[in-house]
Amino acid sequence: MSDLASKLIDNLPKAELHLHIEGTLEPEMMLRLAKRNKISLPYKDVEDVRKAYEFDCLQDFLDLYYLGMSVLLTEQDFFDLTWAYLERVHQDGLTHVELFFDPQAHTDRGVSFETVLGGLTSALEQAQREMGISSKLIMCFLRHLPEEQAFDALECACKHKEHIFGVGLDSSEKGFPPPLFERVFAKAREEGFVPVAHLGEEGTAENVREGLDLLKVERVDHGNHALDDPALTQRLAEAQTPLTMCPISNWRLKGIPTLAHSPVKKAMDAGLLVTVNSDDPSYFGGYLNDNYRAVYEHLPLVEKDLVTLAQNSFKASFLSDQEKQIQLDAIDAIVEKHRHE
Ligand SMILES: Nc1ncnc2[nH]cnc12
Ligand SMILES: [Zn+2]
Repeated sequence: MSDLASKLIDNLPKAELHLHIEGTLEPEMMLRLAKRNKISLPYKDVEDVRKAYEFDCLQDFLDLYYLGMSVLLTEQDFFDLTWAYLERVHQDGLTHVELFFDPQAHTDRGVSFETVLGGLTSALEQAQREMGISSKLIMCFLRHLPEEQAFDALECACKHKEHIFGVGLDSSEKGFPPPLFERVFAKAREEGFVPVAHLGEEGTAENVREGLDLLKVERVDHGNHALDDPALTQRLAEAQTPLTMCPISNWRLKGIPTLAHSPVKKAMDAGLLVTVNSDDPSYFGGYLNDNYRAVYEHLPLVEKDLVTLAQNSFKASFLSDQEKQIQLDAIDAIVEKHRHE
């Protein structure tokens, strides 16, 4: 990799828009919390955990993801988890994050919504104060669970609107299409939450279309299979509906055979507002900058494309126009600095 590319990746301000906080649970912390909370896991050490992280599809990963998060019980656990992620990505030049959390995966185990939210928000507020990282929280509905449980989660969220910006939809995409969640998304929008959803990760272009038409999503998480459909691709390009793509995740879940098959470049060439993100970095072995490096090394991208991806991360965010401009100006300043080195 060129020296300039490497410096740009390290130093450009960037936003992460597709990040599941539960997917940042590193094996070391998982084992530490298991001990602290007296939870038994089927792993004897860190190496054993990492060895288990071989996935053939999304569901393989989800099974271990839900198992791993069973060690999270107290507000302090959720704080520690979130703080560790923020400290890690601060080193990557991250200045803004819009992060997903899965409350149903915790309330189902008897952990209260407030315990989860309390730990997350204190870490996020501390990161704003001490590291200058801004953030928004997006609460995801688990699509493999019934609509009724999604409504329960929404009712909890309505009591904490000052801390929750949007709603999302994640978990198993196959067999759980958008129409199942049309009503809960309508209610969530009515309550003022901004809608996004995982669409076209393992599901088809039709899922993406239904997400736009029925759930009225403002951003598409993944969206890889939208590119199978030229009319849909054109629609996304014209509306500049952002796609939050996750190259290393796609590769590790066998959505693509190699990183060279990542659709990031194809989507950029089609005029889409594409962003690069890590999804579940601890499970897939790569944080934000690792994903930037992966696309730069495996796709025919040039240095300028790295700048475009960093700019896109803010353009696609839910920051105000004024906040976006501050970040875009900071990117210009870094580009200018490196041009003169
Ligand atoms: N990549 C992903 N797809 C669907 N649900 C998820 N939950 C956490 N990561 C996910
Ligand atoms: Zn995801």
